[in-house]
Amino acid sequence: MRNVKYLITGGAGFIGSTVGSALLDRGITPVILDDLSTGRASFAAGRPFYRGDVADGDLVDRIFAEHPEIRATVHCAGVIVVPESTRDPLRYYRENLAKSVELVRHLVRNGCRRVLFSSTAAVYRPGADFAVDESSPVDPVSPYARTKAMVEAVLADCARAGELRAVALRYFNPIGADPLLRTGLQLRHPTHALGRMIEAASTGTEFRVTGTDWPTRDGSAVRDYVHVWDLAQAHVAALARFDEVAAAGPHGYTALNIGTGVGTTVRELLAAFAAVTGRPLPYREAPRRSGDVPGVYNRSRRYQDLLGWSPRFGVEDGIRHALEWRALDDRRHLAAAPLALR
Ligand SMILES: NC(=O)c1ccc[n+]([C@@H]2O[C@H](COP(=O)([O-])OP(=O)(O)OC[C@H]3O[C@@H](n4cnc5c(N)ncnc54)[C@H](O)[C@@H]3O)[C@@H](O)[C@H]2O)c1
Ligand SMILES: O=c1ccn([C@@H]2O[C@H](COP(=O)(O)OP(=O)(O)O[C@H]3O[C@H](CO)[C@@H](O)[C@H](O)[C@H]3O)[C@@H](O)[C@H]2O)c(=O)[nH]1
Repeated sequence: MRNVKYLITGGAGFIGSTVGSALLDRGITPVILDDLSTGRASFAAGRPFYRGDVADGDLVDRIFAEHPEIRATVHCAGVIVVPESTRDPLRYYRENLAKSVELVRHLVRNGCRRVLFSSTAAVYRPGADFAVDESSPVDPVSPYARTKAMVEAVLADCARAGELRAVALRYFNPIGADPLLRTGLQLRHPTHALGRMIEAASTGTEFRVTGTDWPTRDGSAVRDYVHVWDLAQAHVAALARFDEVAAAGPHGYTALNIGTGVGTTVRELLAAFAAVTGRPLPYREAPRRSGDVPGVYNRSRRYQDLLGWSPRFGVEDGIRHALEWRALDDRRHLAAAPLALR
């Protein structure tokens, strides 16, 4: 049998690179397409790597000519910062929506008719208890989340037209790193809550709790923090039984929540961070960020039946692995810096 391969767009980024490692562990080859706008070239080392844009049809044609064994595409590439999307929505519609439409056209032209899409729990407008399942209303608050809901709609329409089969994984908030520390969060200045905590701890600055007047148990926002290694395993499971999973939804399109079912407030995340590091992190209260929702966490277990997958790691594991990765990355960064800057 020929070697099984999957194309991963955004495969040099945080989530795509972790999915790549999880596939490699099973002897499956990830083929990476990434423009390195936020990704890191070293995350694609040892993997077939094409540097370029997902909307570049010639490049996609070349990838399929050189890797005809590609069975499906995992589409992770995109821009991902919620508050940035409220300031510059056009960039988000272009990068996430317009380019996804182009990519899908190129995939179909090349006979790749299976797409696993990185969607987000931010597509939901949660109710008062913040718990959502796949039948909850899709009504995004931010332009970023709207681009994701729109790509889902594009994929659902293409599936209905018989062009392809698609599965959208609606991730909750990924944290952590590959436990073997092959990859982790590559951004030196991340914008998300745990990344900011780690940066604050390492630079001796205060963490800012952005939003302390939400209608939650302590006023800070609730999220469902899912370990990125668990998330990667969910992708492997979805790819292994792709046609079955896609067929579980209407006309060959299925959307699936990938979260732990545990809601954690920002203040609780701070407490867990202190428990892992052994010292409290100084913080101050700050206004809400634009585009934020008060809370969202998963209440669906559909993934169990469809993927045979469940999360294994908890929030503290995610914090620990993220800290281990960051310490390793800092050491490498320092070693690579010119002597004068060390
Ligand atoms: N990190 C999260 O909290 C989160 C949560 C839910 C969903 N998602 C989705 O998961 C996906 C991956 O997120 P991530 O956290 O790994 O982000 P990331 O920034 O680490 O990875 C995105 C990757 O896509 C690449 N890229 C961006 N635009 C591209 C283009 N036009 N052509 C080719 N490559 C391009 C970047 O260089 C980067 O390597 C995104 O689609 C994001 O919306 C992320
Ligand atoms: O320095 C910070 C950063 C964040 N927060 C708060 O923490 C909560 C979570 O924010 P963040 O970690 O940025 O996650 P989200 O805004 O939920 O967005 C992430 O999670 C979504 C899925 O829920 C993904 O789709 C997005 O790409 C990803 O950025 C929000 O209330 C933020 O205001 C702080 O209090 N201080």
